[in-house]
Amino acid sequence: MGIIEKIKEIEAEMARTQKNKATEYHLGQLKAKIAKLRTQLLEPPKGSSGAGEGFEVTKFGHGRVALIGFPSVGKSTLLTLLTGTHSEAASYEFTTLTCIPGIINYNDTKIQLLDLPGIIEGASEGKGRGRQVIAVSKSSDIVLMVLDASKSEGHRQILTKELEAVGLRLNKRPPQIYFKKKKTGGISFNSTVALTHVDEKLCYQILHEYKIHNAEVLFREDATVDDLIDVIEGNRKYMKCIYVYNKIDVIGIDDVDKLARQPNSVVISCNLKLNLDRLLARMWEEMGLVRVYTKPQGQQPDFTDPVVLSTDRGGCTVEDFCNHIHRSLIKDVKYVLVWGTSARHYPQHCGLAHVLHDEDVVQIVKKKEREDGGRGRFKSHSTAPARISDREKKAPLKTYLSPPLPPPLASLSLSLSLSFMAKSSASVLVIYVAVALFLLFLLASYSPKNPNLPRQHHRRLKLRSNFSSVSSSPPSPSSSSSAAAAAASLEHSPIPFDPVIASLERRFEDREWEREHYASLHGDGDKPGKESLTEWEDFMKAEEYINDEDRFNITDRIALLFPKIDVAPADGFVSSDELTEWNLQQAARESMHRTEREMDLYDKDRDGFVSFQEYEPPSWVRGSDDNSSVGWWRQEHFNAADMDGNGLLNKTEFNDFLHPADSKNPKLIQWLCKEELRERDKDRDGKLNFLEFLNGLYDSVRDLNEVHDHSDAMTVVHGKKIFEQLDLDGDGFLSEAEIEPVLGKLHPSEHYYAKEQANYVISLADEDKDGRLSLKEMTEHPYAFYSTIFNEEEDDFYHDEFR
Ligand SMILES: Nc1nc2c(ncn2[C@@H]2O[C@H](COP(=O)(O)OP(=O)(O)OP(=O)(O)O)[C@@H](O)[C@H]2O)c(=O)[nH]1
Ligand SMILES: [Mg+2]
Repeated sequence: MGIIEKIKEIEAEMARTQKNKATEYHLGQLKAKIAKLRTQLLEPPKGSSGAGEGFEVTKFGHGRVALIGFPSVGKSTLLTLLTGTHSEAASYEFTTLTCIPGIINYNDTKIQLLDLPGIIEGASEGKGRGRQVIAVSKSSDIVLMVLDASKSEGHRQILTKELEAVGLRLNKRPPQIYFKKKKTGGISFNSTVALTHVDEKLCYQILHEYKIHNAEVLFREDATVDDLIDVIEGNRKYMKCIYVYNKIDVIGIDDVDKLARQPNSVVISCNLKLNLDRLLARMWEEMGLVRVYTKPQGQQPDFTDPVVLSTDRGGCTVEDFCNHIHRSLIKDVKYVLVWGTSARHYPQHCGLAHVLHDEDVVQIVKKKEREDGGRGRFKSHSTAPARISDREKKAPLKTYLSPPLPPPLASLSLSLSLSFMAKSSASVLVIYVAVALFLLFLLASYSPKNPNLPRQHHRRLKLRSNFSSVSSSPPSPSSSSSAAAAAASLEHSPIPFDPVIASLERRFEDREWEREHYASLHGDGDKPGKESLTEWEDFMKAEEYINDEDRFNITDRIALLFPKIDVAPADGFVSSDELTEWNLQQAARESMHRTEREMDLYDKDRDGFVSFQEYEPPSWVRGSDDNSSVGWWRQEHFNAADMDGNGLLNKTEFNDFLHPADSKNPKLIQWLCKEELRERDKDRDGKLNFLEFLNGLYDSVRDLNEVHDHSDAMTVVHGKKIFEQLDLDGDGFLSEAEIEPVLGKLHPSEHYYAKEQANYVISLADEDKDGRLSLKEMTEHPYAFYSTIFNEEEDDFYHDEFR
C-alpha cells in the first residue's frame, strides 16, 4: 500500500471514530501517524534534486515572495503588473508551467516575486505540479495567496489545507512548547499553564508513536495535540501569508467590502489596476525588512544603498548588520553610533546586540589596534602598557596636582602680584592692567578647559553603564563547562578601583535596572520612557564632574585612597595581596548592592527575607529554551544557601545563593560540587571514574602552560597524573569532596578576578619592578587604576550632523 493510501485509510478511520473523552488518545495517535506519513511523502524520491526542472530559481534581492493559488486567478497578470517582467497570462487554466521570477523595486529594496503554476486540490500529495510549487513557496519569505474574488470562499480553505498538509503554517506562531529529546531519564512532562487539550498520558502516547522514550516536554501555553505533533516533527515552516482577492471588478461592492474586512486580506483588480499600491505596502509591512543606512565617519550617511536586514534572514542586530557588510568586520568593531528610532538619544553608543530599526543610520567605530592573545577580560589590556606610556610621552597628565605654568608666565604673575602689593602709581597701574589682560589671555589659552582649543580627548574619563539584566543571575551548573567558564570570564567587567566612581556607576545602573523591572516593582503601568534623555544628560554631567580636575583630581584621589589600601602592613607600599584585597572589597560591595536590588524584586512581602515560594524562576529562565536553566532551578540550591535552615534567605544568604562560587557557606560549596559531579557522572554511580574525568573535567582543570604535547597519549598520561592527585583516598574514583580543590577553576571566583586585576595593574605602574607600588608610582600612573573608565575616542561624541 502506498503512503497516500495509508493516509487515506487513517483519515477514514478518524472520520469513523466518534470524538469523545474515551477516544481522544486513539485520535491523537492517529494524528501522529498521519503526520509521520506526510513527512515521508515530502522526502524527495532518491536521486532527485530539490524542486525540479524549471523551478530552481536563484534567490535574488532582499526578500522573496511567492504567488500561489488555483489556476487562472490572475497570478501571472499580477507579476507582469508589479515587476514589468512578462509572464504569459491567458484565460485557460495552467498557462504557467514553471516558476517565473520578477523583481519589484520598492523602498530602496529589491524584492523577488515568483509566479508559479496554479495548484489544485491534492497538490500536497503530488497532484499537478503541487509538490514543486510548495517547495518553492517554502523557500520564500512570505506567500501571497491569490484568490479569485468571484469564486467560492472554499478555495482559500482548500489551499490552506494543502499547505498545512506539507507542514506550512500560515499566519501562526510556533507553539509555545519546549521539547528536547534525551538519551536517558524517561519522559518529564510539565506545564506552566492549565492544559485542556493534552494531558500527560496523551503526550506519552504521541511520543511513544514516535518511539521517543526519553525527553523533556514543557507546555508554556494550552496547546493542542496538533501543536505537539508539529513541535515533535520539528520541520514546520511558519510563514506570513496575505490573501489577495483579485478580479474585484466582477463582483458587487458589498462583496468587496466583506472580503476586504477579513484578516490578512487585500482586495485588488489587475484589470483595473485597483489597490495595487496597498498590496505592496501590506507586503512590505509583513516582510518586516529593516533598512540600515551607513554613515562613514565625518560624512553624511549614504541614503542610496541601504543594508537590508530582517528577522527571518539572519536577524536585525548590530552584529548582523556588520556581518552583512563583511564577515571579517566584526572583530574590528569597537562599538557603533546609531541614529533613528532604535536609539534612545542621538547618537547612541551601541554594542553588537543592539536591535536596529527600519531606516536607522549607523556609523561603525573600529578598534584602534588589533588585540590578539591574552586571556579573558584582560585580553584587551594586553597592549595597553605601551599605549599608555606612549600617551604619557605625548602629553603630561591633566590631573597632576597643580599644573606647572610655563616659566615666563610664572615669573610675570609673581612680579605682578608683588607690584600690586606695593600700591604703585596710576600710570604704572595702567601698564600693569594691560600686562594683566595679556596675561589673562595667555592663561586662557593655556587652560586645558578653553573650548577654542582642540579637545584633549585622550584624557577624558568615562563612566561605564554595564547594566545587563542577566548580570545577577545565579550561575547554572552547566556554566562550569570550560567554554562557558571562559565566556563568563570574558563577561566579567572590571572591578572599579575608586569607590566614588563605583557609586556614580551604580546610580546609573540602578536607574536602568529600575526601568527594566518597573512593571514588577510598581505594578503594570506605563514605563517611564521619556526619562532616557535626562538620564543621558545626568550621565554626561557626572562625567563632567569626574573630568573636572578641581572637583575630582585623580592624583588627589589616589593619595587619599593609598593609606586605605596599604594596610597589611602599612609600610608605604601597596603589595599584590593588598591590592587584591582592596579589589575584593570593591567587588563584594558591587555584588551586595546588586543582590539588594534583586531582593527588591523577590521579597514580595517586604520582610527582608526571600522564601522559596517568593523566588519563582525569573522571566529569563521561564522564557529560556535552554534546558539547563530549567534543570538547576530546584529547591536543593535554595536549601544549601539557607545557612541557618529557617526556610528563608536573608541578604547574605541570598547573595550567596546568587554567587555560590564566592560563598564561604560549606553547604553551598558542597551543593556546587554535587552539581558539577552530577553533570559529568555519565554512568550515574555518584562518582567520577577516570574516563568521566578525562571527558568532562580534565580540560577545565589542567594548566594550559604545563602541557605542550597535546597528543592523545600525553593527554591520558597527564590526565592520569592530575586524577591521582585529586583522588585522595586512592579508590580510583573522584568523590564530591575530591573535586572541591578544582572548583575555583570551574567557577572563577571574585578572588580570581581581583587578583588578576591587581597583578595586571601592578605590572603597569611598577616602575622599579620590585613587585609592589609606592605612592609615587601610583600617582605617576593614575590611568593604570582609572583605565577601566578611560575613553580614548571622545571625539566620536561630537559628530552632530543629526542633532
Ligand atoms: N476580470 C478580471 N480578469 C482578470 C483579472 N486579472 C486577470 N484576469 C484574467 O484572468 C485570466 C487568467 O489570468 P492569468 O494571469 O493567466 O492567471 P494565472 O493565475 O497565472 O493562471 P495559471 O498560470 O493558469 O495558473 C486571464 O484571462 C486574465 O486576463 C482581473 O483583475 N479582472
Ligand atoms: Mg500564470
